Amino acid sequence: MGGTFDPIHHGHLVAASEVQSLFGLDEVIFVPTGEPWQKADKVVSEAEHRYLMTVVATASNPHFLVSRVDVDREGPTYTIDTLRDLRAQHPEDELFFITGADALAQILSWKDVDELWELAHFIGVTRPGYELSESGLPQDRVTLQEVPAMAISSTDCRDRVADGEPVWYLVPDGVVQYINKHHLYAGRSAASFDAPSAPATDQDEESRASH
Ligand SMILES: Nc1ncnc2c1ncn2[C@@H]1O[C@H](COP(=O)(O)OP(=O)(O)OP(=O)(O)O)[C@@H](O)[C@H]1O
Ligand SMILES: O=C(O)c1ccc[n+]([C@@H]2O[C@H](COP(=O)([O-])O)[C@@H](O)[C@H]2O)c1
Repeated sequence: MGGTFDPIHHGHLVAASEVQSLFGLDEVIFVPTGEPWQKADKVVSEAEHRYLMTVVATASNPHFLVSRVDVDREGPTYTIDTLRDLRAQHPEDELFFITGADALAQILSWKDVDELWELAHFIGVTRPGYELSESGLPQDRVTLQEVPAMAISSTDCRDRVADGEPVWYLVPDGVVQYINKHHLYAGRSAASFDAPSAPATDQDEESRASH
């Protein structure tokens, strides 16, 4: 399951758990993005923070792992590279790529989309507020799956922290504590997400928090 995970929340975790169980997957590998190019107009937290929050959130589940392939690769993150790297690491395994309804709706805009279908089977999961559709997608390479509805988004979690509202029970406890410890999202307003020039750093966060 690829994602920006800024922060990882229970919508991600419930979807992954449900697909793991229903499809009998040995492992779900969470792959935080390095540079999510389709979010270039947003402030995105440092990859290392997003990676560590994902580790904290998944540590207790024996089926969940986290991969650094996208965090460690320089440049924009493309799923074609993610899947090639995972294929090289797991040559004997069948790969599935879990994606929410909103991301699935954008998939035709992804790099080298025609080659993606050969590298993994895509599982599109339901997400409140988005229509889940396989229209225009190869039906033998995509499966749609209903999962428990969790009306949670990372955007809403960031905005809540910025507004001083709680994110308890929207994200795992350890992620709440990680956000507090590193002062992530503090001092941001929804408007401040527009047109940044570079990914945010700890220093940026502290500087924003002090204003
Ligand atoms: N509540 C949810 N239910 C099901 N799938 C979800 C949910 N939230 C995110 N996903 C899926 O998880 C993957 C990673 O999502 P991402 O990390 O971008 O989270 P997000 O909540 O959509 O973030 P943002 O609000 O910053 O865009 C995507 O495929 C997305 O569709
Ligand atoms: O390959 C692409 O061009 C591409 C474009 C946008 C998103 N993705 C992938 O889709 C997943 C969810 O991305 P996001 O931006 O919704 O967090 C994540 O694994 C991204 O790398 C991939």
